[in-house]
Order: sequence, then C-alpha cells, then structure tokens
Amino acid sequence: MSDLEIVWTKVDEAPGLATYSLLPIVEAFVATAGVKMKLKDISLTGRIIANFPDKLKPEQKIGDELAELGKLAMKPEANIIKLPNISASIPQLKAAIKELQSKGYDIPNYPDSDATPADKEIRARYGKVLGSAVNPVLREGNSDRRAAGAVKQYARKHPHKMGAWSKDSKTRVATMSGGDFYGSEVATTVAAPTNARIELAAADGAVTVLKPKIPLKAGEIIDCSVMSAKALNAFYASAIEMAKKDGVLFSLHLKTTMMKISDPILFGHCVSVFFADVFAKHGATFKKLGIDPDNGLGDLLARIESLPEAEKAAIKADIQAEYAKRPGLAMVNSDKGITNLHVPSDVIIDASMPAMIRESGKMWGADGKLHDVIAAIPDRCYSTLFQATIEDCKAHGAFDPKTMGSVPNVGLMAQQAEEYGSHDKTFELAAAGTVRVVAEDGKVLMEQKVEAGDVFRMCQVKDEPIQDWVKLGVRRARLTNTPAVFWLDAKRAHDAQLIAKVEKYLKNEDTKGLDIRIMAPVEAIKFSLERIRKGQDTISVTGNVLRDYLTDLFPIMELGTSAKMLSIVPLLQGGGLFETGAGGSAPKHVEQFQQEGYLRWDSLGEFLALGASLEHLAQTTGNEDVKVLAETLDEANAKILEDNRSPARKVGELDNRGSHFYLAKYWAEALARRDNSTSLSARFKPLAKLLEENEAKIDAELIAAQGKPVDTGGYYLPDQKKTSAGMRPSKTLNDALASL
Ligand SMILES: NC(=O)C1=CN([C@@H]2O[C@H](COP(=O)(O)OP(=O)(O)OC[C@H]3O[C@@H](n4cnc5c(N)ncnc54)[C@H](OP(=O)(O)O)[C@@H]3O)[C@@H](O)[C@H]2O)C=CC1
Ligand SMILES: O=C(O)CCC(=O)C(=O)O
Ligand SMILES: [Mg+2]
Repeated sequence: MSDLEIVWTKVDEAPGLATYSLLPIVEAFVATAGVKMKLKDISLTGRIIANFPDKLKPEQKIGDELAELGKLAMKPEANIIKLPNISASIPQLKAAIKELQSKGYDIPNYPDSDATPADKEIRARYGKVLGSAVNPVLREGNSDRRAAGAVKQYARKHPHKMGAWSKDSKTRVATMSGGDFYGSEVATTVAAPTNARIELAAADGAVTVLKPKIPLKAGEIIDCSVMSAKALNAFYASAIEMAKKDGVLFSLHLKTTMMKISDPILFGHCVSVFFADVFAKHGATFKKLGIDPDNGLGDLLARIESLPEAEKAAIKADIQAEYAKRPGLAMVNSDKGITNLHVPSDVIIDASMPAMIRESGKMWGADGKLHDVIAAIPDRCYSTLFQATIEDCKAHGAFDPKTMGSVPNVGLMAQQAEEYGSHDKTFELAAAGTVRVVAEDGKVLMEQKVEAGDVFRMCQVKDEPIQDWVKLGVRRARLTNTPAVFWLDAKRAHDAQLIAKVEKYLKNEDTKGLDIRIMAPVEAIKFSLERIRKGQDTISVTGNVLRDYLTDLFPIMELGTSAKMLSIVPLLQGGGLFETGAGGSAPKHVEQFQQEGYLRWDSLGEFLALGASLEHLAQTTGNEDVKVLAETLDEANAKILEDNRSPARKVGELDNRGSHFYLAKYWAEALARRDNSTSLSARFKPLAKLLEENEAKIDAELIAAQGKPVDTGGYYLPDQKKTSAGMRPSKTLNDALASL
C-alpha cells in the first residue's frame, strides 16, 4: 500500500448503489492531494466469485479481496472505509447464486445437505460466504460508535417523528425462564496456551470430535452455553399463546446473520412451532422436498410449488387454517403477505426492536395497520434491556429527540471476540450426552449436558482486545468527560470473568475524577435511560452483541436512524477502519430506486467515515493537503446538515444523488475559501464557481431523472454501465467534476 491510499469497499444493495455516484466525487477531490481510492470488492457476489473460481472465465474471476483486506487490517498503514455489506442468509445466498448463474457464471448451486462428499465440500466453501462473513475479518479492532456533535445538534433542531406511547400498550418482550444460553453459560480464563478440542460424549459412551483444534492463548476467556430445544419449543408455544390471548401480534427477533449458525436454528424452531399442525401433517412431503424450517416459510412456499396442484392446494389450505388459529404475525411487507417468519434475515433484532420502539411499540399486521406485539427474544442474555426500554416508554412516553441525551458505545469485537468467533464452535447436537471442551493434556476445561437437538455454542475473547477495549472506554470517558458504564452481568459466567479483567486493567489507567461503573444490562439501561431523559450522555462500554444492539437502539431514538452514526474501529496495529453508520444495506431502498428512480439512502455515514479516514491519513502521514481536505470536508458535512441537504423520502425531493451533489458543492466551496492553504484553494475555485452557477440546472437534471423505473441490470450484481448511468444522471455535474 502506498502512502496515500484509502480503501473504499464495494458492497451490495443501497450503499452499493450510492457508491456509483459518490465515489467518483470522492476520487476527484482527494486526487488533488495525491490520494488514491482503491475499490475492493466485499459484496456478496464478489465473495461468491472469489470462492468459486474453478469454472469461471478469466474475465469473470475476482481475487479474494476480503482476505486481502483482512491482512491489510493487521498492518499499521491500513486505512479502510467499510460500507455495510449483506450478511447473507441461505435464501439470500441462493438468490445471489441464481443471479450469477443467469449472468453466465458457472458456479454450483448451494446443496441442501451434506449428502455426498462433493456437496459437503461445496457447502463448506459457501459457508465462508454466509452470514456475517466480512465484519469479523476486517474488525481487527474494537469499536467506537457515536453521534458526531453536529449530527446530534441537527437532530435536536430537526427532530424526527416518534410514535406516541400509551400507558396501556400491551407490547412486551417474551423471553425464556430457563434452558437458554443465559441459564447454562459456564466460562473460564485459560491459564496456559493449549490446543483445545470440542467433543460429544454420548450417553452410550461413544465420543465424537466436533472440533479438533482450537488454539487458545493464556489469558483468554472462553465460555460455552446451550440452548435446550425442548425448552425453546415450549417457550415459543407459550409466547404464541400469550399473543393470541392478548389479541396482539406475535413477532420473533433474532440475529440470524451475525449469529449465523445458532440463530437460524432458533428461527427454524419458531417456524415449526407456529405451523406445528402443518409440519405434523405434511412432514413426510416436506422431507422429500428438502424443506428446512430454518430457511423460513418463504422457502417452504417456494418448494411446494413443484407439487401437483391438489397437494399444493391442500398444504396451502392447512397453512391458512393454522394462521386462523394463531395470533397475527408481525409483517415485513403486508402488501405482499411477507411475514416475520418468511425469511430468517428479514427481521434482525438490532434494527427491528428499535424500529418497533420508535413506532409506539407497534408493528405492522397483515391488515396493513400498526398493532401491539409480543416480541419473542428467546435468550435472556440481552432480551431484558428491550423490556426495560419498553417499560420506560410506557411509564414516561416516547423519547424526545429534541432534548434527549446520547449513549455512545465502545464495543469489544477485535480478533473475533465473543459471538463473532463462535461460528465454528456452534453445533446442533445429533445425540444426547455431554459436550466437553478438552485441553491438549486431557483436562476438561468446560462441559455441558445436552439432549439431541440442543444447540451448543462456544465463544472466546483474547486478552489483548480486552485491554484495548478498557483503554478505549477510559479514553472516551476522559475526552468527553462523560460517565462510562461497563454493561456486564456478574451473574453470567462469561461476564464474571470479564469483570475480573476489567477491574484489573482499569487500575492501569488514569481514571481519576472519572465516573466509571460496572452494571448488569438491566441496571445499565435503566441508569442510561434515566439520564437520557434528562439530556445527559452515558457511554456504554459493552461486549460484541450489545455493541450491535445498542448502536442501533440509541441512534434510532436519537437521530431517527443509525445511518448517521460515526463508526470508527481503531485497529489494534495502528491502522483505521472507518465504518459508515451502524445500519445495514437497506434492501427496500433498492426496490424503490428500481421502481421509482428515487434512492433515499442517506450517505451521511459515508461522508463522516471519509472525514475520519482523511483525518487519520493526515495524522499518520503529516500531509498538509490531506489535512485541509479533512477539515474542509468537516465543514461541508456540517453545512449538509445545516441546510438540510440529506435525502428526503419521496419522488420530487432531493435524493441520495442530490445530497452527493451538495457534498461536492459545499466541499469545493470550503476548499476555495482556504486562501492560505497550499495550491488546493486555487484548484477548487473554478469548480466551486461552476457548481454555484449551475446549481439550479444540476438540481433540475437530478430531479428529472426521478419518477420512473431504473434498470440496474441486476440486484446482487448490478450492471456497472446501467447503474452508473442511473446514479449519475446530471451531465452538468459530471462535466464539472471532470474539469477538476
Ligand atoms: N455492518 C454491516 O455490514 C451490516 C450489514 N447488515 C446487513 O444489511 C441487510 C439489511 O439489514 P436490516 O437489519 O434490515 O437493516 P437496514 O439498516 O438495512 O434497514 C433498516 C431500515 O433502516 C433505515 N436505514 C438504514 N440505513 C439507512 C440509510 N443510510 N439511509 C436511510 N435510511 C436507512 C431504513 O428505514 P426507514 O427508511 O424506514 O427509516 C431501513 O429500511 C442485511 O443483509 C444485514 O445482514 C446489517 C447491519 C450492519
Ligand atoms: O456483522 C454483521 O452481520 C452485522 C453487524 C451489525 O449489524 C453491526 O455491526 O451493527
Ligand atoms: Mg447492527
């Protein structure tokens, strides 16, 4: 990597589309200081192509750019801007494979089972692409997510709409009372380096090795826990019953993408329990069709299409009969009849629970109206914080973005910390017995009693990331003079180990005068909410899952969306990973763009990440021009907010492309004003003038492009030329940029 290089990631869906318009602007601006933007493909299709080169034509092949970036992330010179990519569920993976095949890519189908050795090999290769496959590779540091000052100020001045809460709301969280991960967790700190294995000792004495080798370093915390299938099914049945009795919707909130092995199984159990009669009656047919409830009702419906009409109609009638017996299901798209149980990746807890809380504690029903809901979150590790938030809203009403404080987050995630590293250590057990984690010398480090069908999960977190995380938490508390709370539950075995380390490492830091506490999640959320209502800020210092949940929850309340977050990952080796916002890839934005030529994705997250990236580059290289670019971008970002140049939501108004134009305009103006700095101001004066003079014309060209379908030539792998044409419809703007 040369000195002045920034990696920009090629991703999917809405942020992928936005890149077609934004990156050319960024490239043109930073090139004036000699900075090169390197586009690296981490999209779902890019990752598939990289993993299945065997039969591809040379021009179709792409190197494994994710692996390349993973290596770069461990070097001090890393400077990577990471946009959100798809963490694919199996239905998404299959759709992407189909699209690639239709475009002439000779790649294999995803086999439904490990029936043959060849199937097993293909599934293992696709396994590397599935779920949260990117973030754990790039996130070689802990996370620092917060609202930038200007963004918070903007939200206070222009508060987004919040749904009112009623004291009589029937909405609540349903969670398990036992038999879950929370209840079964055991943990230990590794005393000496070893290679551990995971094995199942069945009741009959047979020992099966589940994972032969897990290298463990001294000082790392390991834990394991079990979700009992029996307890889980009983829980689902009772939560569904409860929703029926209360006359509210039933919804399920998991993270099938990030917890890609355990949570699809938990999801599948819910599908089977909700449609229990259908599965009981048609089980044999479903088996023949290869139906796996883990892939959702959508997959089931697609597969029964191959049946003879009469048989298909009978199953559909039984599904309707089951719906009639059950409570209403929360909908993903009521117009299209897509429920919460159709696709495992459609409802993801980090975004879905906050969106529900923002909407008065209601979700959409099949009737296209909002209703109270029982939100099933099986495991108790983190479900309680959502219930506490709901109770707070019932007692005190909706949060007020005009006055509320902020909860920034410092999250532990480096080196595949906690659940990020659990994928290859999570198993659905074929037989009852004891799962043991055994050191090389034969010592049993941890064990769990299991029954057939239970889900065993082991996590690990290394000592170095923990030290870095404690430091980062203290640094943020010091810099902002804000209380910091470590959200750790002494009653959880893993957290108890972590608390011992936090207490130890806090002693290495200068914490004089700082308010640093350790509180269990329920206490921590109550404390933070009480403060937030008084307009006070509280830093949350959390493990990986809470990082994920809280950095959508609070931004969605405070700013309306997590897209506006500053999301920085100071890499352990000194580099920087700059993430754009804290939200996802917004699939529904793509649909709107294709149908109406309107893209409402807000790129503020990208703007902020670029600012942080340039600032980092200026610091590490001492380059004055880069410093000026960073400072002026900061001014432009502030002006975007001040003048409300963020995308609206409807045709005829400013959209994503329009906000990119204003970024260019304001950035050029800020640079042109810098008379004292280098040659940059002279270089940007003509551009600033051009954009100023042509503002109305460019606006008109951008608006004229709206209101009609745009052919992007694909969903998962859009056509470069077509999409670029759709995303850069203003000739005047394109010419102006080319003149720089
Ligand atoms: N870091 C990463 O790489 C992440 C990736 N993902 C992936 O993204 C996909 C979708 O995830 P999902 O949980 O549905 O979350 P999304 O964030 O994509 O969508 C939820 C909603 O948030 C709002 N939103 C999010 N970002 C923006 C933005 N920049 N501008 C305007 N509105 C925005 C939109 O709602 P509205 O307009 O109604 O307010 C959107 O429909 C999945 O494949 C998931 O795996 C998810 C999280 C992080
Ligand atoms: O890694 C993932 O799949 C999603 C991550 C995510 O939602 C987040 O970082 O906020
Ligand atoms: Mg998230």
